[in-house]
Amino acid sequence: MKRLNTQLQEDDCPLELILLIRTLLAACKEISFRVSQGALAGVLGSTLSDNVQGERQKKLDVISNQILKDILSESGYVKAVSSEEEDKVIGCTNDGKYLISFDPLDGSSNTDINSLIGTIFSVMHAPQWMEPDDPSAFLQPGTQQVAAGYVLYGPSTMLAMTTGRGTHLYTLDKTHGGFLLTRERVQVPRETQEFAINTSNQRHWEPCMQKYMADLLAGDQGPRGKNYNMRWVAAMVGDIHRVLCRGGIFAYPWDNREPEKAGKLRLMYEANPMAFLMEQAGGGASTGKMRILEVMPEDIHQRVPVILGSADEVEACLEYFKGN
Ligand SMILES: O=P(O)(O)OC[C@H]1O[C@](O)(COP(=O)(O)O)[C@@H](O)[C@@H]1O
Ligand SMILES: [Mg+2]
Ligand SMILES: [Mg+2]
Repeated sequence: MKRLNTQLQEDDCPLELILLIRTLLAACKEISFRVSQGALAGVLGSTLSDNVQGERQKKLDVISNQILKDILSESGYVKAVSSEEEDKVIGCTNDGKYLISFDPLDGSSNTDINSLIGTIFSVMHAPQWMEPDDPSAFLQPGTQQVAAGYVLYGPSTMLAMTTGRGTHLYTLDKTHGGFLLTRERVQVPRETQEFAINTSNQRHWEPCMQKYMADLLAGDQGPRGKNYNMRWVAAMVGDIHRVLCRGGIFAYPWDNREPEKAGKLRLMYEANPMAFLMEQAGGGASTGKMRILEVMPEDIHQRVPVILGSADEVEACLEYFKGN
């Protein structure tokens, strides 16, 4: 099986970016180990503090964030990092070439039930003019990402990554610690009969989203003319992995529980990297109004509604948003 390095070289990835990715993955392997130790290492459960989003932090959120921060800031390749668990941007190496945004542990409420979780990352070039702790340099649209992906801590530890030459899946071989290519150039089927949306929020959605869901639920008796199945891992990383593997539509739309928030998921370290992976695999990625990758960020913790997955199903969903 092909090694990660070989695939990156074949995809003409610059040496410095390869070295950065390897450093990032060293951190993820450490997280994978900590996660797998679970209750044995006393890492389950919550801390007593909240993050900048007002969410109670799990112990593993804090541990994963610290591992990534430490390894990346000492690597020499990174000018600054931005994390879900950090209020502000953290300056690293002045002449570092890259900026990294990450969600250290996505789906962390799953830690306590031994279910799917993962690390999501997005890499961009660092502008030369920037001071290492300047957040404005991060405010580039997702089209500027040079690499993005996630590491999924499941029955196998898997990496999904793109550097703009397709989306590849790798599996961590724990016997020697390397990521091996196990699926090259993923192609998400254009059509699907499977959706992933937290339907308990249905009554809070915009009417167009409610109508779309009602039509899916009507099955072969409704306007879509086919029956749908539903899956919800409650970790975006797990749901997107399933969509990349066998198709589907994943959505976290705006809802009026907290109407001032544009959505639940965060643009820089959840929506953008997943949108890059999805588009590189032939899928769609929209906010309902525009392509996710073209959203111009105004804040490093900005939220955004997301609709991702099988291209024809995303298109069908977007029809309901027209004229909205
Ligand atoms: O509480 P809900 O509606 O099931 O939300 C689940 C969503 O929230 C998230 O867990 C947010 O991510 P974090 O765990 O990184 O905060 C997504 O991964 C997931 O899709
Ligand atoms: Mg998350
Ligand atoms: Mg998280």
